[in-house]
Amino acid sequence: MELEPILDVKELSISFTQYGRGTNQVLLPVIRDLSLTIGPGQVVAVVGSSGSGKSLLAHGILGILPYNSHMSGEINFLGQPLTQRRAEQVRGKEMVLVPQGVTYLDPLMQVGPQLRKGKKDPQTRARFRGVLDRYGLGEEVETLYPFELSGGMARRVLIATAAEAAPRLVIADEPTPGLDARAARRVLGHFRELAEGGAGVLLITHDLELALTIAHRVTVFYAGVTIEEADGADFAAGKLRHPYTRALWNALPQNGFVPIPGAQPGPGEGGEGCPLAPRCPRRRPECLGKIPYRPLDGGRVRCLYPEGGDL
Ligand SMILES: Nc1ncnc2c1ncn2[C@@H]1O[C@H](COP(=O)(O)OP(=O)(O)OP(=O)(O)O)[C@@H](O)[C@H]1O
Ligand code: NI
Repeated sequence: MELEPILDVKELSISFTQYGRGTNQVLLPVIRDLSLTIGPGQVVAVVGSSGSGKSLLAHGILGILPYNSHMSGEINFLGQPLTQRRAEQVRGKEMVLVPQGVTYLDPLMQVGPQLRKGKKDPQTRARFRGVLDRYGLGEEVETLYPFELSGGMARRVLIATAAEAAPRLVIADEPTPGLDARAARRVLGHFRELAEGGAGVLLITHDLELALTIAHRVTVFYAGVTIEEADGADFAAGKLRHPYTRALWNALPQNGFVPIPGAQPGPGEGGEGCPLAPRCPRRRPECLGKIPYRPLDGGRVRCLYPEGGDL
């Protein structure tokens, strides 16, 4: 029997209202038709380049989008619709964010008191000591201010804060930039441990290579659209479906840094067709129309002429 998913997102779209001249309002679509599922114990990576809408996805799930945004589609969390109200209730408890910037830490407060939120009783102290210990953060760390932490330590403080809530879903927004390879692997290892403990982990990153070191499933995101879902193992096995996923893979150092010409369209640019069409070697005229996200070979793809499909 399949386990009930922890998070199930169906056809999520997010757009912004922008005010033009006078009273003109423009609706700027940023995320379109995004779907993904995370089961217990699973690490699902969402991989996309800068500006593709990754942080917005995280904020949409957590219910912390800015006031000028609109969200449509379906989000289920632990089998029930995740309304704004429920998101507020589960946030910081069953569902936690490990934020993109370490600026989320209060710069004027020592780490220990900050984590304990001012509580001083021995039980709370012991509980946090235990969690920090698990992340290799010694007692002296509690007396440090955020600016005294290394990048890797700051990340681990954020993870420790998240783990302390014993969450069912951990959303990690770009957790490794600025870290050297060893620190990055260590941080990712901690996310894998959280999954091994039964949580679902949504790992949001631009770094496909790092994502593949821990992700069971990978969802590839391009210009606000999910274009492929694959098993982590599909990449090394050469079993890719969408031409953009292929391009991402070919652009990795070990595969020769092969770039594709052109740039990703920005929000609101391009129609409802495949956002890669202007850059795609396999494009045909019909690629400019709406393209379904469909199952293919154990994954999903949003392409009319995928690799491994029938041409
Ligand atoms: N409040 C807003 N109003 C209008 N547009 C916005 C707003 N917030 C974000 N955007 C736009 O949405 C797009 C996606 O932003 P987002 O931060 O989700 O990207 P990202 O994939 O997380 O990028 P990065 O890798 O740089 O963190 C960007 O092009 C951004 O300009
Ligand atoms: Ni981001």
